[in-house]
Amino acid sequence: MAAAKKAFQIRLPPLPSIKDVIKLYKLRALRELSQNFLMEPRLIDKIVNAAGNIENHIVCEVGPGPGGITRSIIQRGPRKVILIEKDHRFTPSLELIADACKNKVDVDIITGDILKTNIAQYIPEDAKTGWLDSPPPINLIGNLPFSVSTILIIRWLEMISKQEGPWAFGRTRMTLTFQKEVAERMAARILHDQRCRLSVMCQNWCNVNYKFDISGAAFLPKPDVDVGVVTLTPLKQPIIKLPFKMVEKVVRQIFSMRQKYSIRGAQTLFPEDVREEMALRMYKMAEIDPVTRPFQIANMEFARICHAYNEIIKEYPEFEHYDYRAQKVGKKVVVQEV
Ligand SMILES: C[S@@+](CC[C@H](N)C(=O)[O-])C[C@H]1O[C@@H](n2cnc3c(N)ncnc32)[C@H](O)[C@@H]1O
Repeated sequence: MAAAKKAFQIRLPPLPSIKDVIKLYKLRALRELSQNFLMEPRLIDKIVNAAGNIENHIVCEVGPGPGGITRSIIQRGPRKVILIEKDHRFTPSLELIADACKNKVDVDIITGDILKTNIAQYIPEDAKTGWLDSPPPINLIGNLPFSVSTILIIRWLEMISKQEGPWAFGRTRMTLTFQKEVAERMAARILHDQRCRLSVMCQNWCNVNYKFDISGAAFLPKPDVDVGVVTLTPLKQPIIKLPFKMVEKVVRQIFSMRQKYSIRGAQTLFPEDVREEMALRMYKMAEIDPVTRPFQIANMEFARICHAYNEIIKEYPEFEHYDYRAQKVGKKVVVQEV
């Protein structure tokens, strides 16, 4: 009720049509910034609804562009909106929105790169909750630029693992769009044909919920792929309770030979002369069958493998910094990265 009242009082400037956007800013949607605009109000609302109740929440939107999603967020009566947009040509239209909500919703417009922005500095301290409490009234929302979405989620997972940035305030939730294939990988469970490093990493630190798809045809300009909307809620406890970099290394190497027996990838964690012996020892300690393929390994089993690896490097600290990829620089070895 309060949200409806608050929204009713805010008269937002209408969302310009894409023709207007192009005319107004004399821009063509920039490919390098992955600018694919969503102008259909029903779909915009569907993304924002996927975030749940955001009334009185602090909402950080990544890449607002001309502000379609921003308008929908504001209509739900948030306490504060933080907008991070790299393309300065959108600043005037975002300022119009901020002006329209003056004294009702606090709007911060940051013209900058999400990969270089410290979001936490814009979040009020009083929004903080404990890690084991319900998630704080903070949401990260974004129709993410494809060019940064995977790197951003990996970076955010590392921050979640350390409870840093927006996760220093508690288990901050995310509602984000990805290329459909990436969204499927993030949510892929054991035995799924899209199961990969990203699935294990995302599901180790978050509850991943694949909400729905949006056809590429709904965007302007139309991307070559469809889009998947995903919500992520950090878990109270990760499944693999080890440092992010170690988990990432073990999981990456095991998936580096996706179609082979997983022990083949696991061997690349160790120098050539001890490779077979150490990998076998690690699998024995973890009680994993060496002929299991990577996509057949559950996160609990990855936990046992990572802990066994941790035990081995306690005994042989020199293996910790062994980097198979660095050894192969200059040689023609194709390591499949997923
Ligand atoms: C897919 S568009 C979404 C635009 C708008 N939110 C919508 O849904 O129509 C991605 C937006 O992110 C912006 N962007 C691209 N790279 C960025 C970065 N590194 N940091 C912040 N914004 C970025 C683009 O300029 C663009 O406005």
